[in-house]
Amino acid sequence: MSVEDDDWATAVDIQEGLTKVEIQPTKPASTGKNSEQDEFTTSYGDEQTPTQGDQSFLRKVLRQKLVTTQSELEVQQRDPNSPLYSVRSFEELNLRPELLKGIYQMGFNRPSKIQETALPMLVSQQPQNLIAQSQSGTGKTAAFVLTMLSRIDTRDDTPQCLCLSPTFELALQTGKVVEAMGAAMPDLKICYALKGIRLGRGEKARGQIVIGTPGTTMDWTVKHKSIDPSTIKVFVLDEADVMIDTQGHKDQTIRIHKTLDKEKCQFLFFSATYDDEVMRFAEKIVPHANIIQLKREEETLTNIKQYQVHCRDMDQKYDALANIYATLSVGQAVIFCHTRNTAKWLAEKMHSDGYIVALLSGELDVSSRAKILKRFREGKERVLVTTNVCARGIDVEQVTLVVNFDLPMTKDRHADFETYIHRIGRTGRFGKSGVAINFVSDRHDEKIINKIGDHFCCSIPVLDAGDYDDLEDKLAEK
Ligand SMILES: Nc1ncnc2c1ncn2[C@@H]1O[C@H](COP(=O)(O)OP(=O)(O)OP(=O)(O)O)[C@@H](O)[C@H]1O
Repeated sequence: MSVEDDDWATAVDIQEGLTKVEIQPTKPASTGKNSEQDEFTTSYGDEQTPTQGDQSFLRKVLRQKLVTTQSELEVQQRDPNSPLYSVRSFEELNLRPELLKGIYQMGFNRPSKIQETALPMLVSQQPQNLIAQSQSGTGKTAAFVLTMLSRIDTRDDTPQCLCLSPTFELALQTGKVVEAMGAAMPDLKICYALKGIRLGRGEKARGQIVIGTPGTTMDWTVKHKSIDPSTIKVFVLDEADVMIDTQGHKDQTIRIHKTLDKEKCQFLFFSATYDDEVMRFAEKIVPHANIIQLKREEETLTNIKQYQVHCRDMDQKYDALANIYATLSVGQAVIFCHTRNTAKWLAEKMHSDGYIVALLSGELDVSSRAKILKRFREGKERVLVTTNVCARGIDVEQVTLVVNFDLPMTKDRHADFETYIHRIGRTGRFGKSGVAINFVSDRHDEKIINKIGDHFCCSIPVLDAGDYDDLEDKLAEK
């Protein structure tokens, strides 16, 4: 990885250190106020699932472990060690009544730790900049959406907030959160700056909140001048680390960042992961940033149980997957493959063996991808086979199981720690229990999984996919 900073506005001190958790008192940044059915899906019921042996016990164990009740959530929100812990209420934030209404309508009773820590400074009269890290599924999106909604003036539909997401799917998902939270704000208008959405020549973007991917947003802001950067009060970089670390995204984000008024605009960077270099770089480009950073050992969530399953080859991987699939009587699963080809092969093989699976990979056009994800969200398929395109941010509450069919690796075949955290974070959303299973098929995989365990200071015990008694014991461990 390399992060060059030449192009960026700089000038704040770089703070060294890997595991700081700090909020710095800072200078305010601003003084302002069917036919759709996927080719790999069939109607194929549970009863027909080709299982071997008696898996009812495993089903029971998974069901017991994976269902989290509202009262369990309440307990976690009162546990100071939980990322969901909170002593505050949303009322204390002095939000507009219609925004508070939206939050309660979404079923949010109290803020999570990241929300309770970040929101007072984010929505204060003197908005402050923030670089924030919090574990997957702990409410970061809700935090920055609430901030944007608290800052807009709905009497006017000129763009006032700009939110960048790394993928089309994530941008749409964030838009849905804006819609839900802003449901009681009648004149709220969202504008999507996404591939395929075109503005006429000279046409201005209309909507207080613009959500987009970096390429289209850059075109609209820099090339076509459809967005006036001087009216932007809040700039959000979701999944900030990947936006900074991926060359194409980075260049486009830089060009948008350059147009924004560093004195008037509030800058918010959010992610579940930041490697050291990316964090240092983020600190340089966000003026007077407050920083919330996790310790390494805090990055993995204890409510996601992680295991490794040893398989000799692809056939064994496939058999293990079939056994695991058979246990999935509740919830949904996401299976991650390294390449589009493997994902396609796996989905086709599962499909021809009669499983209900959906395939989502980057080779599909964005509208097909959105349709597939919508179907999965609606529970039409219980298994989604995918690549890293779905590793980040996607929030599907019922996902109880993540399988790393291939371990996450960088191009030079090193362990990809950040992708690991994001992939397994598709389960265990907001305090729910989840299971992540890693397939390990050779010595190199063994090294990778050991490095992942060491990096996050957690153990990833071996699970024999055929040994259900063993699984019972392991899942029962607290
Ligand atoms: N205060 C809250 N009370 C109850 N549920 C909440 C609260 N905040 C967020 N949620 C819910 O928790 C889930 C995860 O939240 P969100 O998507 O904001 O997490 P995230 O930290 O952005 O995740 P990721 O790192 O994967 O992007 C969502 O379904 C959201 O609706």
